[in-house]
Amino acid sequence: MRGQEQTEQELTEATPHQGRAPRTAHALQLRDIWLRLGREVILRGVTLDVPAGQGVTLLGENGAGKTTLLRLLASGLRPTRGEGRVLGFDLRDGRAVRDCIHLMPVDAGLYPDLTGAENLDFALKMHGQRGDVTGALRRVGLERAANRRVRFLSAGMRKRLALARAHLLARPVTLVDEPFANLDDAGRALTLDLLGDLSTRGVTLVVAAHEPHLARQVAPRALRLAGGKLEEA
Ligand SMILES: Nc1ncnc2c1ncn2[C@@H]1O[C@H](COP(=O)(O)OP(=O)(O)OP(=O)(O)O)[C@@H](O)[C@H]1O
Repeated sequence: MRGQEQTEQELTEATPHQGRAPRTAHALQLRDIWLRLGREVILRGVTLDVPAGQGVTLLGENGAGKTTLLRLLASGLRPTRGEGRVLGFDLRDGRAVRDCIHLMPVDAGLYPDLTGAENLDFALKMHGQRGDVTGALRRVGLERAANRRVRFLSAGMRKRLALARAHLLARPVTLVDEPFANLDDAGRALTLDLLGDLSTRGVTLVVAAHEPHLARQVAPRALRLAGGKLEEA
């Protein structure tokens, strides 16, 4: 059991920053995070340290709170209690956190009225990045979707497009929610390939999945959410 004193000291060390990431060996740090949504308490004292570059598979039954935890890490939800840091940035500093993180949501989170290529272009622009959009579409077998609006793509094709986007952005912390859902065998192999590539490049991956045998190939450390608590699996 880690002492509260040590915990606070670690967080304090990473406190000051003037626009730059504080120096920290941890990509993710959560301390006694509680989160209530409506009447339900979803997270009950979650504490977590993820070293930079480590891959984490997040397991848990339907409704356990995996998506909620990912949203919190991406600063899309504020903890009711407790504190956390992403690459040293306080979770409350939403802008700084969103700048170094990418969340691939379970529904892919694409713009339905933009084409496949436009979605990727837009994501790159939002992060001030450049990238090979044509090559990314080719890599996921979606060359023909380049000029098709996303609303006309199948669920699996959207998932492939969202993976292409995550791979193209390669943010230092990449959170992926159910990356294997809606995919055929080739799509699952492709997902492993792309996520594995990100991991090799030093990206810290958190993969929420119901397929531990797949997810752990690219994110070996497994954690399980149950009853609002997070434990090593
Ligand atoms: N906006 C919200 N308001 C209130 N409760 C919510 C909200 N979003 C999610 N919840 C609740 O939070 C709990 C956790 O949901 P979450 O989607 O995080 O689970 P999950 O582990 O990702 O589940 P699954 O494996 O089914 O995707 C559920 O009980 C859900 O009903």
